[in-house]
Amino acid sequence: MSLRKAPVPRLLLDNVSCIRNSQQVLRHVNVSMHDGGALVLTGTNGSGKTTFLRMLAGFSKPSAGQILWNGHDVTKSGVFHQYKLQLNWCSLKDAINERFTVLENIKWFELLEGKEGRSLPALQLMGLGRLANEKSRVLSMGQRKRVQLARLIALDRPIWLLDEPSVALDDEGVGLLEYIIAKHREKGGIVIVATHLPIQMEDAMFLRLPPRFPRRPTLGDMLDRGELM
Ligand SMILES: Nc1ncnc2c1ncn2[C@@H]1O[C@H](COP(=O)(O)OP(=O)(O)OP(=O)(O)O)[C@@H](O)[C@H]1O
Repeated sequence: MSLRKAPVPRLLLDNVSCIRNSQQVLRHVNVSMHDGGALVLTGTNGSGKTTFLRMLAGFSKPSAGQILWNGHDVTKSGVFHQYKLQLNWCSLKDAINERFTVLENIKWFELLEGKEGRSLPALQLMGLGRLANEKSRVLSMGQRKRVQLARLIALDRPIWLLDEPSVALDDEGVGLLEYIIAKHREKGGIVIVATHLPIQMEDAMFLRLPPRFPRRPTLGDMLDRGELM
């Protein structure tokens, strides 16, 4: 009989809580992710989805609990140095330099990574090949989002943290987003998405964050309960 140890999760949130502005935003979150895994964060406005992603990206630290990458606490400086190189972040702020061409906006990041040759194919995949040499200021909202997605593919880092990645995308764009997520996971990549909109991801885990403040009763609730009779 062989007794093989279960593999250490690539990413583990162990009883993690987070405080922002003296307010408890996340409470006792437990998540375990292996290569190829996907997690979808949902919840009402202000429930802490962006806070969750920002904490994973190292912008803030858990107030309790630990985030472990390959079993190591990512808040330790030696570990964080390696961990942050695994991350690719797509937020509502698009980090597009208006003065650069569309292609340069991806190439710049690719060159910083010491990589080359992936930017144009990534743009073409996202349907923006013909705009490659245009100044980025001509881009529409959805096109800007597509540039961000092309950047994800060109940089090709293992852990994707995506905050509302489908906002401003048309149906074809959402299809492309779903496609690149599926391909990334096939290669063993991990994807964590905060979203209010449905995004198809096979076998994804779902984490619905509870509302931070209980909803105030509406007029409809009060009528239903006969409180206004
Ligand atoms: N920079 C900040 N400083 C202090 N508190 C913040 C900051 N950003 C957000 N918060 C607070 O943290 C809580 C969670 O915000 P967060 O942005 O994580 O929610 P969310 O679930 O992503 O919301 P939405 O669906 O509206 O994008 C909110 O109550 C918010 O006021």
